[in-house]
Amino acid sequence: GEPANNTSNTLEKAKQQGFVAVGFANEKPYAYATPDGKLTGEAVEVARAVLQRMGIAEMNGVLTEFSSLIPGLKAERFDIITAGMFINPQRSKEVSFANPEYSIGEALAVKKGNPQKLHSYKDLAANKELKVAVMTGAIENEYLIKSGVGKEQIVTVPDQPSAISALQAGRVHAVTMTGPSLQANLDSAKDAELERVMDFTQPEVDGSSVRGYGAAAFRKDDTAFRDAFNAELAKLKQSGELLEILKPFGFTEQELPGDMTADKLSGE
Ligand SMILES: CC1=N[C@H](C(=O)O)[C@@H](O)CN1
Repeated sequence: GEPANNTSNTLEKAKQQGFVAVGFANEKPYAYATPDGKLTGEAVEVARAVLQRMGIAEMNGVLTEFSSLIPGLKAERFDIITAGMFINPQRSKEVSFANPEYSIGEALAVKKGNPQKLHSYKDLAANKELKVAVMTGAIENEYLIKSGVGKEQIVTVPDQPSAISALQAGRVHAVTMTGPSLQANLDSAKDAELERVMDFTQPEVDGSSVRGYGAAAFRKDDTAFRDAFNAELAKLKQSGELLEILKPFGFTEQELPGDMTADKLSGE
């Protein structure tokens, strides 16, 4: 971890006030607002359970684009990112991740019948005429580049519904995001002209199949907050409560984070 820096009182302030502001990007099933305005999702409910055990009863959601989550945290627009963001070395230079709360794979959607016969990122790389839509700031950008997909093949969009729209309009041949998000977006699009590629091969980076591990993220000087969060999260893992929190959002035992840690994923 980072050297402790005790100049921050974010944790004490949150405890005193009984609430904390959290950043989210409206990505179902990780963190989203329901039609009646309630903040929920896998990452939100894990954080809610952890924070309540820490004596912080309420979370106020601050909606922002995915690519603005890290800048927004650093600018103190909110104090925790609860968006299921994957831990990686690059992001870990900017924020302090809690330990992972779930793990997940990637998915691809195409036009009905899969006209280009796309089953992997490598299939996209093999034909430079093909275009794929990805959310700005999302990890899939990196996976695509590492799979040999050209920068000019990647159409970045501000959010996932815009990626689906690009596919519907024929501006791209495919869209990619994590499996649960892709499913949620297809379910809400209700478009029989689109389909999820069921026989999709997970991308490989450095010779091994990638798997994303999502976690809450804190500012670098909020190590005490992060450590206290980790302590309660560990108890939820130990007791099996974590899985119970994840289940309503479609996650199973397969998606538990196991003994993976933020340190391992940060390249430390
Ligand atoms: C939950 C999530 N994970 C990936 C990421 O962290 O970049 C992206 O797929 C965006 N959303």
